[in-house]
Amino acid sequence: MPVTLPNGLSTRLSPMNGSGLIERPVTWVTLAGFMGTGKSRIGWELSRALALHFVDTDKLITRVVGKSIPEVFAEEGEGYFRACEAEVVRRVTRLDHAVISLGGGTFIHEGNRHRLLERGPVVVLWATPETVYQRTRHSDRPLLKTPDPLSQIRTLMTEREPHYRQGTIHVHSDGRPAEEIVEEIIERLWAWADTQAAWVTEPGSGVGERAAD
Ligand SMILES: Nc1ncnc2c1ncn2[C@@H]1O[C@H](COP(=O)(O)OP(=O)(O)OP(=O)(O)O)[C@@H](O)[C@H]1O
Ligand SMILES: O=C(O)C1=C[C@@H](O)[C@@H](O)[C@H](O)C1
Ligand SMILES: [Mg+2]
Repeated sequence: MPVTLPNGLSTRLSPMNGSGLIERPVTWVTLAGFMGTGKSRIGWELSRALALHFVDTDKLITRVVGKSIPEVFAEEGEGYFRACEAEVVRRVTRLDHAVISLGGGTFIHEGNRHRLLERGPVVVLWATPETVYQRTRHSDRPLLKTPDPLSQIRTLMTEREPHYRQGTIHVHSDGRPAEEIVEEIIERLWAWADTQAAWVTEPGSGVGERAAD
């Protein structure tokens, strides 16, 4: 009997194949990139499309510390926040069956970058400074609380770009609906998994999974 999918859920995005088995390119993936490129939003949608758990490291930190990010920055200092991020990275790299959305600065720190890249694919989302500004201007991100947030975005982005470039897969998010971005990420992850399959064949490697779970 034909199945009617919920609005907007294309069959290409569903990890369930015709026999009810789940097919996904990876069982662990992380999203990195500058503030406002869409890591939280796209990560959540990607996790649904792949039927994986979702962890947003910023949200995890605020829940564990019991304070919002602006409160953590103001009351504990940025150094404390970065130490929390490093600890969260150590933990999420031990997880499986998860999509991880990082904070904008998490991938900038060498130790975090090294751990994450060793664990699996890192998808970097990109957007222009103007798009980032539009998407963040009504929010309270502490690093953008300056008289001229657009200049601050340009400066920080230029500083951080060489680090983001070290990601595995790069996807542009300007002017594109979330569903299209998720679809591109999944296609690129399949291509990446195919290249890995020649090297990594052990179960539990986190690469490719065509069996039911
Ligand atoms: N492709 C998109 N098109 C339009 N709006 C988007 C898109 N992606 C994200 N947004 C919106 O932009 C805002 C910022 O997105 P989001 O919070 O996902 O960014 P982020 O990369 O997680 O930022 P941060 O590094 O600060 O956590 C949100 O309101 C989100 O809904
Ligand atoms: O780019 C950054 O350094 C940050 C991005 C946000 O996700 C938060 O992690 C915090 O506001 C710092
Ligand atoms: Mg986020």
